[in-house]
Amino acid sequence: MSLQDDTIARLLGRRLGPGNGIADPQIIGSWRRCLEQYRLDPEGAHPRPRLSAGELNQLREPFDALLGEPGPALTQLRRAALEAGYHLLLTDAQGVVVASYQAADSSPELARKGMAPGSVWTEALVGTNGLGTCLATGQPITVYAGEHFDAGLYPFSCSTAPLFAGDGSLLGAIDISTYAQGSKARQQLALGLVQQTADELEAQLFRRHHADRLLVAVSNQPLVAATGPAPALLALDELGKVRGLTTCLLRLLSFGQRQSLLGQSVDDMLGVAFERLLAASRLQPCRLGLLNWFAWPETGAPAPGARARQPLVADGPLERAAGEDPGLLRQATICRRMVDRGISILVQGETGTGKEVWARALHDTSARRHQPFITLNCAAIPESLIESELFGYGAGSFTGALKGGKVGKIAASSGGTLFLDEIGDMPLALQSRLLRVLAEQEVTPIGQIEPVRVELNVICATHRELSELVESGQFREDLYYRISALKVLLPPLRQRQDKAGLIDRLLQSLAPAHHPGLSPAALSRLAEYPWPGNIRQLKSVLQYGLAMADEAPILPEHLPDELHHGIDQPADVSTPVPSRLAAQQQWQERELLQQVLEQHRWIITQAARALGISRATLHRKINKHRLLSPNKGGA
Ligand SMILES: Nc1ncnc2c1ncn2[C@@H]1O[C@H](COP(=O)(O)OP(=O)(O)OP(=O)(O)O)[C@@H](O)[C@H]1O
Repeated sequence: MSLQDDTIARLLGRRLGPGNGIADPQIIGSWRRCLEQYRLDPEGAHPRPRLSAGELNQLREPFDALLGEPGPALTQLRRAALEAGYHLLLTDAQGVVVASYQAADSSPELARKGMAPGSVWTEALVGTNGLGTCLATGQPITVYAGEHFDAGLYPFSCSTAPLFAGDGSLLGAIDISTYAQGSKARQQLALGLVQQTADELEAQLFRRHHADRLLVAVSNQPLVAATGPAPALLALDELGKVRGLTTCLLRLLSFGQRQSLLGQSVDDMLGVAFERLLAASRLQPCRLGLLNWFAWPETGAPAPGARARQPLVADGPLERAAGEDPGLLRQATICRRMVDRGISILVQGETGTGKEVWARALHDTSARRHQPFITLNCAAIPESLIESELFGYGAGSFTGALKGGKVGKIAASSGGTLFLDEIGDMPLALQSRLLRVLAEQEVTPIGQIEPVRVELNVICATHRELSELVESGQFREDLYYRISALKVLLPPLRQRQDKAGLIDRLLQSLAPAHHPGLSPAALSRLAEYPWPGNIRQLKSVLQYGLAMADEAPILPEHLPDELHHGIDQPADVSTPVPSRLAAQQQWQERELLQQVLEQHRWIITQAARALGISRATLHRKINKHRLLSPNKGGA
């Protein structure tokens, strides 16, 4: 310790009084910077400038992802801090407060002391302080009472942790401050809490930044990475090279500088072959997924004979479609295993249960996800057009054909995925042709002789019971077996176990961020309703409710009339009663309209032609069903 450090330590000892141990070297280092580098006077006044609202708005942008939709980490810290009388601050890397949350009973003095958004807390301006010193060192710190350089800050204790962006750069700092009471040691808990939150926020940004990489969650305790928020993360590219790692992981494995680790192979870093990681995770390279890996912090190297734990694949497109429904999550796991193994998948479920969403999720999970995903709804277009849509035709093949010919959906989807919705509605003659295409992997456009080679992956969906259609001779048995090696059954909405969560997620995606949501009475009405139109119906009911309620919470009276009938019916009825049958027919018409309108991007002329009705009739039906165009917010 230099003479200067010794003097500072003694000064701090006097300021802090007995019971506060030996002066913290981090604090001494900061004081030295204040005296030597910034030439601050401990007895002087240290102005705290404040940025204008306009300047602040620009600085807030990188925090939008965290503040716009605060995740559980920030929400929990906020709640815990405010309940315990702390003031929570978030600054950018330059020490400018971008968000400030004050406990209702916290001192107005704290606000005057520069807690308001726009206040600047650099060490160079204010001297040793939680935020400024944390940002200067990149280390978590508690600055307690007299450790503050500025005498005006003596009454306070500030615990601060640095916050890193998804690419590992310093984004800012997060701080909780309160009155200094008792001893500094009592602030350990606050520092731990703030550090944990910073880790979780970093993990949130890291996942977003490395959205298309293989993420490995590392833990030194089996199962922790699988169940917890998994802040110790490693991002690998398709060759198994390290492209990013979180601060929590650096700490866990006692690694040094992040920069020097980037580009290393995972083998060098964790002592595990990339192929083994992939085999353990059953993931393809560059697939977003989360693999739980058990690591050994003492040496930074894995123990001999290290074995991968059970993989955890979380938050992929299939899991998002499955929500929190246990049965669907099980099906998601099975689908993930099958999707790249040439196993044909048939998605079944009532109308509006999300068959197309599931098919899209299958495609997005597959190795073909960068190739086209082409859909054909066999029920939505006239039988006579299915053939040309599917197989395409050569130039001048028939009257009414496009001059230059048309590429069929089969050829267009080659290399990617062809999604055949409502396959049960495919005419028998075309079923035979489709079967040939699937078997031979080549297609002959109408009017052509030469077949075109295709690399075809077909996912089919139906709301009908195909085996019954086979029995009644309406569907070819051989095609049925060819397209349904794996059957996925999507439950009707009334049977989903995550109905409340689904309502919440849909509302979040449809409503503006500040919308107050549903009243409890409206929510229970939604929960009780049998939903013949399933998720599609739920979605349009929510859109309708939002439009009716405007900025206010959605009340039962904001819900469409259908929601007020049939509520007395039990929620899970398999035999429809007549009134429900009528409602079902209405909903089927509504769904068909919605689907065709969406397909034709709400171009009325095209949609009316596809439906075989006049534009005026279509307009009447749109009004009757109160269909809302996504562009106009109303039809
Ligand atoms: N898991 C989900 N989360 C959120 N929205 C969903 C989900 N599944 C379906 N939806 C929404 O519900 C509507 C209907 O979905 P989709 O078209 O996939 O159903 P479908 O079963 O294919 O319907 P149909 O049988 O009429 O073709 C769409 O607007 C879709 O965005």
